[in-house]
Amino acid sequence: MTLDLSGVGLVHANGQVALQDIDLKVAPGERVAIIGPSGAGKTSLLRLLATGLRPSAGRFELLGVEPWRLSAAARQRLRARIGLIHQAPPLPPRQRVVTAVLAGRLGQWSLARSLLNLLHPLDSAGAARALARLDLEDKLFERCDQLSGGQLQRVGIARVLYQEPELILADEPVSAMDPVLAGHTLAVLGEEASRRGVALLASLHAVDLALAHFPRIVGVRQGRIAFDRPAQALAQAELDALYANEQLQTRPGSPVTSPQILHIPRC
Ligand SMILES: Nc1ncnc2c1ncn2[C@@H]1O[C@H](COP(=O)(O)OP(=O)(O)OP(=O)(O)O)[C@@H](O)[C@H]1O
Repeated sequence: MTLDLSGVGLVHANGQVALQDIDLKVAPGERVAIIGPSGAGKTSLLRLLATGLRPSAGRFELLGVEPWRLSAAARQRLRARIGLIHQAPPLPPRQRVVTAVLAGRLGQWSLARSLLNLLHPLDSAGAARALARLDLEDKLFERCDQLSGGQLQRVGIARVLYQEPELILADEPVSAMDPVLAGHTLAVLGEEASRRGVALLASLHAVDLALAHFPRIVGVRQGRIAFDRPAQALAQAELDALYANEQLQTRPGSPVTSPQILHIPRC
């Protein structure tokens, strides 16, 4: 199993309970979308899976090992095997796109090679190939602070394509892209995961994109898994219940006056 969680809980440092009783198994090559309303715990779950946050309860296995039983150095080596795609990639503004993409392999390179790469990009052709898959090769030598939000997201994704990790975790990877580009980018990510037989988990707000690009859908609500189903088997009622917003329905003066739950369109 790429991921194996049983009874996992997460409490943030301020005492906020973010995840409870999470049971989740993901095999190599599986493509899983994580959906759910704002504040449900999607980002917390992805950060936990990436070992950025330590579970407060339960058992968590990643790539065949229990990360929190490893030494800090071994956990750092484990992290280098995971590709993490952020909604807003934390790239230094003055960095060139080529350097940002090549940084995907820093965890695999020696210190000397990494330093040399900062002075002079060691594999511009490899970075260009990763960018070309996302229709962004013309930005190879641009500075990151000269890109749009959607272009920056694609640089973050190109970096992970270049990294060739054993697991891809993506937090709202296409939120700043137009629908056509978002669909294309998710298709590229899906192809990459299938071709290399690695698991891909992505949180998405766009339910139609989740259903179109991911065979398995995990719905998260109030820190718990509400459902975990093949996309084909998901009922509209389950989606409606996932996104039902009691606060909006009961707040005085809210435009949502009907007691009915929100209707989420399916593609
Ligand atoms: N660093 C943090 N410290 C304290 N509480 C946090 C932290 N990050 C998230 N939370 C809380 O944990 C809960 C889950 O938040 P999370 O960001 O995981 O939700 P989400 O489903 O990703 O939301 P969104 O779709 O709005 O991004 C929320 O109640 C949030 O306020």
